[in-house]
Amino acid sequence: MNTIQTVTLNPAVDKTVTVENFSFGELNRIKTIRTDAGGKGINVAKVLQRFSVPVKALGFQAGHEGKVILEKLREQGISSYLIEAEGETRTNLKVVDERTKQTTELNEAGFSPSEALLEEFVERFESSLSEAALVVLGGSLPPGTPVDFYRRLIKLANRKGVRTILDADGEALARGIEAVPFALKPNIHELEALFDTTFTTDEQIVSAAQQLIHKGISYVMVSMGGEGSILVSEREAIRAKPFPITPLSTVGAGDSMVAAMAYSFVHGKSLEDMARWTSAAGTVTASKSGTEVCTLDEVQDKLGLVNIFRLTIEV
Ligand SMILES: Nc1ncnc2c1ncn2[C@@H]1O[C@H](COP(=O)(O)OP(=O)(O)OP(=O)(O)O)[C@@H](O)[C@H]1O
Ligand SMILES: O=P(O)(O)OC[C@@]1(O)O[C@H](CO)[C@@H](O)[C@@H]1O
Repeated sequence: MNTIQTVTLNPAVDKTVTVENFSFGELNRIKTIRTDAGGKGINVAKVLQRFSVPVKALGFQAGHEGKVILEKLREQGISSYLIEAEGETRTNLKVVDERTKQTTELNEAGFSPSEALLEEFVERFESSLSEAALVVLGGSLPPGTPVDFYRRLIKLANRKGVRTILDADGEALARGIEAVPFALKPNIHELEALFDTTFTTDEQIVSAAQQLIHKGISYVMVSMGGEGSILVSEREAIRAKPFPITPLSTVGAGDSMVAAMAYSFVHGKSLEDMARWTSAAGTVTASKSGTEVCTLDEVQDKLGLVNIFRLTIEV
């Protein structure tokens, strides 16, 4: 079986701290600390490894924290090819309020890979496409990276007939869409920013997803935190409502959905099954601390608890 390749150009060490009752502008005492290898593509690779899917994490790393990430990936048996850049890998601080169960994220900008390293990455990416079943591109671009970088990578994958899933925001997302990825996973805020509007109904979200599908994208999955998700293809739209959990940290929940989406594609699942798998994966991860992700057993166990509704679609 060919591998699923994930691209994380701007990885991070995620430092998750819990506080009892976060007070803005006051002294907050930290109760617990944990660190995980993070960055969207890396989180997707962590889930796929747990799902026993052959996966390789591509991207960059830098400095001492880059070594920490490599070591954590090695411990989890995840194969990686992270080119070493100058500078230091960012540490992203995630503050979990135990009272409200809310997670506040403070993400650093990260190192800047040189133009030569970006070209080295493109070459490596292109040559690895021959053994790729699918490519997942996720997260912010490191400072100084051309905003059309995802667009360039998606074009290369399309030329070789390799399917891509894009999970980015802002300009990188907008430009990436121009290359027509196979699938997109925006969260509701990213979708609203893309359309420069606020959505108040499921119908409006489906209609926005359909506009993307009319550009040639095959699947659009919109995640909405505790409200669940909407999965849209050319002919179907499915709403998934998550089962109740006590969220411990929602970081990586969206990435777990992306991993389950990739898993569903390579296993040829129906849209309804994909909606169950992606929702269960995101929800299980949201019930775990730090950037810890779901396992295959946990997800399989919860599939039946996901509420699925069909939404009408104008074909
Ligand atoms: N509070 C919650 N209760 C139940 N499920 C949740 C909750 N928060 C998130 N989830 C699950 O996780 C999925 C993804 O959440 P969300 O929309 O926050 O992703 P995201 O913004 O892409 O996250 P990230 O970028 O941190 O990975 C949701 O569709 C839902 O299934
Ligand atoms: O700053 P970006 O690249 O947009 O997002 C990075 C990040 O918040 O995304 C992951 C969760 O999805 C975390 O592991 C990581 O810290």
